[in-house]
Amino acid sequence: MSAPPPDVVVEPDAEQLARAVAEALVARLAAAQAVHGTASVVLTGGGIGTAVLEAVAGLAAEPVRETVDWTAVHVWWGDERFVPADDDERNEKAARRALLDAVGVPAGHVHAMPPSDGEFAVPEDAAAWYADELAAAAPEGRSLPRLDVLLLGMGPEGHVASIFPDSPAVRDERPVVAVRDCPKPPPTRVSLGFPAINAAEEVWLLVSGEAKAPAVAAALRESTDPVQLPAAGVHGVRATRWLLDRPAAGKLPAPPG
Ligand SMILES: O=C(O)[C@H](O)[C@@H](O)[C@H](O)[C@H](O)COP(=O)(O)O
Repeated sequence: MSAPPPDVVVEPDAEQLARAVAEALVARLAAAQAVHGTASVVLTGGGIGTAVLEAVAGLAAEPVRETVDWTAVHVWWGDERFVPADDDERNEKAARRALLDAVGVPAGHVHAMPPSDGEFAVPEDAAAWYADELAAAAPEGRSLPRLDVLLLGMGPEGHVASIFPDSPAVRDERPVVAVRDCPKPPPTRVSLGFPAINAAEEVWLLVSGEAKAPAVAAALRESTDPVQLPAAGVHGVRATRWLLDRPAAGKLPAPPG
């Protein structure tokens, strides 16, 4: 089945983007729970990714808006920095602070990627372990669980998760990869690879700011090579959504008519 064409949503600014994505995320997780009893979300780090989690926490604090049963949500990560557990660079730490601790996702549902001061001395072993964790949550005969929404930020050169342009990860066919010598610090990371990202039901790319506008426009052109611009290579099975603020959308072609 080929992925449906991406849809593009443009909000006026980063704050309204975070709020709109938060509302859409809560609605999507609630809908998944209505069908399956549980929901799963794959988180991203980065400024807009964390702002979305803070906005979700704000919604969850409003009783009438509480539509998600957070005790029945599984949380995964698209990438993580291979640094000590308590390092402020950890995406996990930011997500716990922004949302997870406040809404009470059960500890066993928070599937963090391993830190560098835990069980694994090297990111290759951490990546292999995370692939096993995903497989353990998968239905029989599959290697990945149902991932309802997978959130991604994007760098100005088009990296997504920790898949950087023209790096080994961009050509790696494993679901989870170790990343070394990353061009953006910290240099050592663990990341989902394209096969896992592209198996998610919905992939949402959250992009804010003028600096990202050329990469957004390039990623949405069919001719763009994902090796050079990894964001061009991601899609959800059921939907791919580009959720932008107006500056990030600034270089998209004007809609016809
Ligand atoms: O791992 C990293 O180095 C960053 O977290 C990165 O992947 C981030 O998600 C994007 O660069 C978008 O970040 P912003 O939303 O902050 O621009």
